[in-house]
Amino acid sequence: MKIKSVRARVFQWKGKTVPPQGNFCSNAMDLVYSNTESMSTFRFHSWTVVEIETDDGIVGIGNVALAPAIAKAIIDQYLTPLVVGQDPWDYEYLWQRMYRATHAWGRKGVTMAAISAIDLAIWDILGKSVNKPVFKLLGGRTKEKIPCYYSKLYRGDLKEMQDEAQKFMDQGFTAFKMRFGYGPAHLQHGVKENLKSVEAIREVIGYDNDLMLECYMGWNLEYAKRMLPKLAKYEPRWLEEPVIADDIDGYAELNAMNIIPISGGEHEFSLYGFKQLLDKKAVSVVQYDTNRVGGITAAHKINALCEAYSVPVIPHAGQMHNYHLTMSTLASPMAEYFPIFDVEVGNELFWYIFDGEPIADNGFLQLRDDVPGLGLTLKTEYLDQFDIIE
Ligand SMILES: O=C(O)C(=O)C[C@@H](O)CO
Ligand SMILES: [Mg+2]
Repeated sequence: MKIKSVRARVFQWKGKTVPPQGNFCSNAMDLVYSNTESMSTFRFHSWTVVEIETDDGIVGIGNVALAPAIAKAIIDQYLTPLVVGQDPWDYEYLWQRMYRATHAWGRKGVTMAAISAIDLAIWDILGKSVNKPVFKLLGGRTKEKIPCYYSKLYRGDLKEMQDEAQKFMDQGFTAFKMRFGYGPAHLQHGVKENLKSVEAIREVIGYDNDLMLECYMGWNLEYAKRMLPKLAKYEPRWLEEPVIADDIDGYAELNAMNIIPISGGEHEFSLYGFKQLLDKKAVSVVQYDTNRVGGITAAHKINALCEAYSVPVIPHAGQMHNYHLTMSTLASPMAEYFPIFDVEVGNELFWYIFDGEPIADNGFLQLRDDVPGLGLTLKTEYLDQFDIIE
């Protein structure tokens, strides 16, 4: 079997969107002087879909959501020539070809996301070619079903956040991730608002359910050090990305305080990046995203590393490409789950592009044993709501 062609298309959403609301999520731009754009940097309204076809007619599907137009250009100009004509079963060789050919300017960020998309499509082909779901090629089923946590609760009106938490608790979720709206730039007022929001959610979900807290890199070390003791009484399962992804020593310092487990990794890349995080004990929960970290070829190796370090892997974003990794390793106890909503931040956009994503049932996800590959197809229902760039 040989790879015949690679097609990368950007799906740019042009349909209805829910407008941004106030300080809905702290983020790295919050700390930049004279920043009026902070919240508008925080949108993911396009996606790159990669289809790889083999000479025997199998089509594998991959995707990348980081800087989709740039990812497409990297795939078209640099990666496609490296994989066309090659055997997809040589996936490690192909991964190294892509990684090393782009190494001088790639390594992390959008280049690795582009490599991930190709790798995902390759694994989809492998599963389809032997009529097995991808998780069966990675170690098989380690769980009857996958526990997942509800991930939305953007900062808005507190009563509305409470209603949202209640609604999804009623649907059987037992773990919830909420977003902070405020950081150092908002001074003591922001500290109070942040604490109020955690208190409001705990009021609804109680202490028998898990609560995770998301900073999305919007804090700094000094602020995070002040916040940790104040948040401890709310017993969060973790505090996520308190500082920017490059401040690995900052993560390590916060994690060493042993007040709240620190999580991160959704903006880290490759086996080497995660070895560094683990060696420095920077995170207590690893959150790679398979469509950024280097695809399944890289994520599978990182799972093994995390198993050896006894650090749980709870991948960023959920989605099918991550669920196959979670299903196939004991290192991964749980998945994230972005619920189906109108298009807002864009975390929900994949529901409008793909069919086949599992829907949470009572806080659990199931992968089917009888669907080969990754199990996704392209949805036709919303095609007229996208500009599609070839
Ligand atoms: O789900 C997460 O962990 C993210 O960081 C998503 C991002 O949109 C921030 O909420
Ligand atoms: Mg996150």
